[in-house]
Amino acid sequence: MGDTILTVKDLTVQFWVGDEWFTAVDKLSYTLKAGEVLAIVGESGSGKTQSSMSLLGLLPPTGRATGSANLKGTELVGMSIQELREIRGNEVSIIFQEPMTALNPVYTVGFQIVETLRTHYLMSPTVAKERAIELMTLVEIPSPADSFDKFPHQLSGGQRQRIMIAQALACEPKLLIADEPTTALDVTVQAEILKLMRDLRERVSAGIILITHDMGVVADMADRIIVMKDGVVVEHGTSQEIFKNPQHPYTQQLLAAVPHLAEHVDGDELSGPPQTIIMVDDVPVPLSEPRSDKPRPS
Ligand SMILES: Nc1ncnc2c1ncn2[C@@H]1O[C@H](COP(=O)(O)OP(=O)(O)OP(=O)(O)O)[C@@H](O)[C@H]1O
Repeated sequence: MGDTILTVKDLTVQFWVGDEWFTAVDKLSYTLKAGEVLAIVGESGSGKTQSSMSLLGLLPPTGRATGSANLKGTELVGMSIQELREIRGNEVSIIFQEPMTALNPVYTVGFQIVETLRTHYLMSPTVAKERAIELMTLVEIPSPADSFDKFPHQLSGGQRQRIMIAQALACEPKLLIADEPTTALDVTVQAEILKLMRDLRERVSAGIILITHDMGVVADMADRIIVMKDGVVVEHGTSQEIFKNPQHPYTQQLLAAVPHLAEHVDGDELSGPPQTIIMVDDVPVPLSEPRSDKPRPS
């Protein structure tokens, strides 16, 4: 694992509601290294998303962030909108849950990757196209040269998510924020996207913040875990520590919600992060299974 790229200290996010400030995230602190995956987990409303959106100035006008978030020497909290715009896409990329809303339906997926590249780099159209096809190959889009000219609706949900990941990687970000990257996908495709993200983390040196409510996803990806409840961190540790010996009752509850993980939590030792975490019809699907972006026949 590489150098520390992000140091967050006492990050607090508040919203003006009625006639007072409501604290959505209360004094969050963590560090992230290059190549590391930090999962921020918790149920809906716990503050996962806003804690990351605040890093990028993506809070609504009624929101404010205080504290510090230092990205490789640059303080993000308090930066102007213009400066933050530069950071987004250059230094930091985000993968959202629903690729159909993030991709523009009227342009081909290849064109959209090319545009991202050309916004950030001085590249001729030919070089940008070559690079876009390379990125599509990296995220394992079938026949990338042909898929380049397809529109988002002509691809499967899993393939669209792969395109979003390619676009997010286009500018070689230092920090990648993945907000529920697999939640909208069919369960089999989820496993494939997670496998892709695991492979990529070996190949790109970005630090990854993975936002999810799903401990199964966390088990499969994370090096370290922050568990949030009502805006506060209730537990923070390595994946091993938290899966083997969760301290907080809320963490135990989250783990117990994933049936096959519950066995490990209640009983015997867990040797290393579990590799098989996706369930189809209550049967664990090994993530090493051959990939297919098509839903399984039921
Ligand atoms: N614009 C807003 N105005 C007021 N409160 C907000 C606003 N946006 C979010 N909140 C509140 O901030 C808290 C944290 O929200 P956040 O979206 O970070 O939760 P989350 O853990 O990511 O949940 P989810 O998984 O549902 O997105 C919640 O209580 C939410 O209601």
